[in-house]
Amino acid sequence: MTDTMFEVTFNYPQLQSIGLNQTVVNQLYSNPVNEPAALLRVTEIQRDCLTVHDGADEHSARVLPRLADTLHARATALAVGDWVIVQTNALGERWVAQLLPPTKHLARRANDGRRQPLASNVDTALLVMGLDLDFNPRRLERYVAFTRAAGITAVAVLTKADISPDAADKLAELQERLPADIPVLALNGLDDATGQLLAPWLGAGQTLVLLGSSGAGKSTLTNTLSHATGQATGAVRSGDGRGRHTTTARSLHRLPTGACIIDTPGLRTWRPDTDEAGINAGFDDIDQLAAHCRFRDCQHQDEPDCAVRDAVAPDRLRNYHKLLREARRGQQTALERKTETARWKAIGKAGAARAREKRGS
Ligand SMILES: Nc1nc2c(ncn2[C@@H]2O[C@H](COP(=O)(O)OP(=O)(O)OP(=O)(O)O)[C@@H](O)[C@H]2O)c(=O)[nH]1
Ligand SMILES: [Zn+2]
Repeated sequence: MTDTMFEVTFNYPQLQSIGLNQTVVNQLYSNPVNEPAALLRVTEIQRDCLTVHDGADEHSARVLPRLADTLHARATALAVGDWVIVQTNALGERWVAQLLPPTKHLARRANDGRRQPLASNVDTALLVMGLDLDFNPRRLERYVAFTRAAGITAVAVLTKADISPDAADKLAELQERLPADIPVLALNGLDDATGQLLAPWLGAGQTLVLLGSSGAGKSTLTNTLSHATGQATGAVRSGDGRGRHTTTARSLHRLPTGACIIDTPGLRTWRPDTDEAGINAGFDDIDQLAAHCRFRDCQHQDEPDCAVRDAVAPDRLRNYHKLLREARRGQQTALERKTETARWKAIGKAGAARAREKRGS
């Protein structure tokens, strides 16, 4: 089986500039490929084709129906940042034949239970929030919970420090509120010095994703980082006359430091693809305090002797409960809901009446 892997050609130094690293190469060697093909990275997804990059140039490609079926059956899809195996046919058309399973992966749950991947193979999420009217600790907490649940390093980036008179207070407030191991930075996204501040997360082969609401300063940050740190480079994707309206706004940019950055549109309606354990990971102070509640199954609502309620700020606790409810709802897939409905229908009238009572509670 091993000899078939040599069918995949890849130029390591060239692909490194688009984020190839050792972990991905390991993936490549554990996913045998049977036909001559190339390793490329997905930098943009359009409605019926996608853009892939070989570290030097970008190309348009389409997904082989076989792979599309497989992904559909697994209730997932390709995302920006994915590494894919691409075949080129006699006509010079590129077809994506295989997906290397992404190591880290940000996804949301659609209402039908399907996963909508936002970005793949991400090392660090920059949680971008303006110190102006955009400032909202709850929203940031929400982003922290999602990224941590995905095993991705979270860094809180507070922009517009230069125009916010109370920047220091807000910075202190967040440092106090968020888990201790999350760096919180206040900066001016327009200032070249920002590149230096973020340098620890921008090393070669690193992939970052920007999360934050519209106007938070994500594009500004991407621009500054693209220019401030050295030679002029910037977007992987250059104007090519394709209609902008057919693309999602999600795309991957290269930084001069050798890192890649994935910009996302504002994620107002982002429902987490995570479970209770994931939410708890983002609120580890609550998790630890819960050991001191009187009841082992304390929900930290109105139980007596609740250690959490005594110590955690009410607003943070409310946000925690809200995210937990969402995660529980998300855990129930469409199929489970269907099965459940069918089961309820099958039981007799009396049972159904009882069930209605139960669900109505
Ligand atoms: N003074 C100052 N202005 C900033 C800073 N960051 C962003 N801005 C300004 O805020 C506005 C919005 O910034 P964008 O970078 O477009 O915001 P975005 O997050 O990309 O927004 P979407 O593209 O809608 O998702 C622009 O006018 C920026 O110039 C900052 O740190 N300081
Ligand atoms: Zn409690």
